[in-house]
Amino acid sequence: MKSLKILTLNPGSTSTKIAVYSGELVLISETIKHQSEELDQFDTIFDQMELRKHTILECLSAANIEIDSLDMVIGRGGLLKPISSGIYEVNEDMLYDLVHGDLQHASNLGASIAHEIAKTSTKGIKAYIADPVVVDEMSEIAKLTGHPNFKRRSIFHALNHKAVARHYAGITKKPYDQMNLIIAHMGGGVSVGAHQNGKVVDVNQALDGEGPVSPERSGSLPAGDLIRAAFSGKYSEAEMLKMVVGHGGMVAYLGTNDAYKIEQLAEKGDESAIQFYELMAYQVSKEIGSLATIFAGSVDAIILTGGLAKSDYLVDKIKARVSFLSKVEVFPGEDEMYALAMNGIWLNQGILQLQTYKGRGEKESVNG
Ligand SMILES: Nc1ncnc2c1ncn2[C@@H]1O[C@H](COP(=O)(O)OP(=O)(O)OP(=O)(O)O)[C@@H](O)[C@H]1O
Ligand SMILES: CCCC(=O)O
Repeated sequence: MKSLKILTLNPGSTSTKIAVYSGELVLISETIKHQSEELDQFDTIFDQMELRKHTILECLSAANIEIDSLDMVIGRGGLLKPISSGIYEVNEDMLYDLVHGDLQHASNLGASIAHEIAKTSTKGIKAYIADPVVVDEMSEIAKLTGHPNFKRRSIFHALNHKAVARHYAGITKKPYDQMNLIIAHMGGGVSVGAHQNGKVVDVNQALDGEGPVSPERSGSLPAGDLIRAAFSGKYSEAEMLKMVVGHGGMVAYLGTNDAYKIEQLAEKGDESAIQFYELMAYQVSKEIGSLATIFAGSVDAIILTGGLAKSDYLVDKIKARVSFLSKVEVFPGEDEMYALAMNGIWLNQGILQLQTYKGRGEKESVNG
């Protein structure tokens, strides 16, 4: 049988990743970095669309890959309404909600660019998204907060969480839906999720909400102090939001989102760098420990993944704190492009059922 040829694309805050697969085999894989000056000229995420699409088309053309040779296009999904894990065909509701939603993130461009590219194929190929950041499998109790006006939202690195969980299930030959896993994705943002029998029943809102500190995000902040700062007259709304995501965490403490650079300083004895790594390890460990209560301590494995899981320095500090709970497995980096391609392959093989996104309309505001 002929292998499926799949274009996968992943617009991130500082880069656009593109890969073309023939079945599971990668034909091309590129990460195009966007300098902040390049992106700063645009007011909204959607204003970046032409630039990003052009970048992708140039990559395809440089590799002599015709759009007509593709069988499907799969983009990383964005901030849609909460949906189940799986693969979705891009539709009008989805395109509408991505433009009109209350939160913006570069991944909102994934569906639109995939759709635009698929449209130009004379073969009538389709565009899809898979496991977007809004995959919501949270238990009802996990969504409640201490005030009825505020509900917690499931926004996390669902694509990598699910891919790593299935990969681990494959290695251990134990079905994903029969395990209790705690997975910590540690990248530009950090999400720590409790996977109970194949569902992420609790996870910190990793975009601008809560959880451990990360290279560019503050994670949870003291609510009262945050409100007082917001009303102090010192900051605009945009500045306050930047404090939480973009200019929080390591950027706020040390002026960079490059954890690798900070780790090298820490290893040379730099006190501020050491303190920041201690803080990250402490907060990620504490999050893992708190999720262990969901399973009453019965955890099959704790899995560390994302770019920061390449750091033995950080991984060892976390292991030292959480190993008493369960074994700790490390899957450094992320392979979101491969995960996207696999979703397409599983769809084609009938292992996954195609889901339909139903949305449209203004999102309810997060809170209040
Ligand atoms: N070997 C390493 N040691 C320490 N830190 C590393 C190493 N390699 C990458 N990192 C750090 O990992 C972070 C980026 O991780 P990753 O690539 O998973 O994030 P991202 O894709 O930009 O964001 P996100 O995962 O939130 O979508 C950066 O801070 C980078 O410096
Ligand atoms: C959790 C939102 C997605 C991301 O940080 O990449």
